[in-house]
Amino acid sequence: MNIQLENLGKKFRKEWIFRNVNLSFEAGKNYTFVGPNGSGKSTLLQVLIGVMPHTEGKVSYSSNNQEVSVDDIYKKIVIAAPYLELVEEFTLLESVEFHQKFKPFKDNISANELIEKIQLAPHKDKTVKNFSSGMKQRLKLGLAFYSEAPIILLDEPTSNLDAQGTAWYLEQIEKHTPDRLLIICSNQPNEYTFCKNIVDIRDYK
Ligand SMILES: Nc1ncnc2c1ncn2[C@@H]1O[C@H](COP(=O)(O)OP(=O)(O)OP(=O)(O)O)[C@@H](O)[C@H]1O
Repeated sequence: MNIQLENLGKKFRKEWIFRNVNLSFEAGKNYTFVGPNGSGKSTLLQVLIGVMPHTEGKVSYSSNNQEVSVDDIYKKIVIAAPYLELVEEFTLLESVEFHQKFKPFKDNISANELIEKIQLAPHKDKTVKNFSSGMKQRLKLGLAFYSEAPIILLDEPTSNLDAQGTAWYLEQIEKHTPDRLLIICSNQPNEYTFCKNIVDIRDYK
């Protein structure tokens, strides 16, 4: 999957958040959006996947040189972001089974196997609302890494993770992203040291 941005701009009321963005994102590569708080990283991410309208320019998607409609793009994407909430009333097992109905897991692993892999097995029957913020983040990341989707988007991926959680995140990046298009939004250099393509939002003001 490739994503192409041509003269893309987004304005809230009278304020341009970014303008004249001409970038392409290619399968098998990773990219990080950087910039200070409020600079527009999350806004660019949401415009890029079609969940937020843009003000000017064009976003297009293609797979093997065939155009993909914005209406079909959600099937190709998994996203872990602070503003995407989990269903708090579900247990961990119910959350994973619910997600699996919409997005199958890689290698056809079961919900129980995924829970083992994200190291949350002792909490299988615990309600998500009683999870710590770090456990919720590990669940969001686990669902993204293990889902069968060619595009993986991670907004502030290590927020609320401890040192062991951050090390786990970096291992999952190595294991699960080489063949996918990975885009990260980050303020933490240690979560994208491996990334070769850095997009600074301040270059598009
Ligand atoms: N729905 C909205 N309506 C009006 N302004 C908005 C809206 N969403 C975001 N903004 C504004 O757009 C700007 C960019 O916000 P955005 O969340 O994209 O920044 P960010 O770089 O991801 O920040 P952070 O590092 O704090 O997560 C901010 O000034 C914000 O107030």
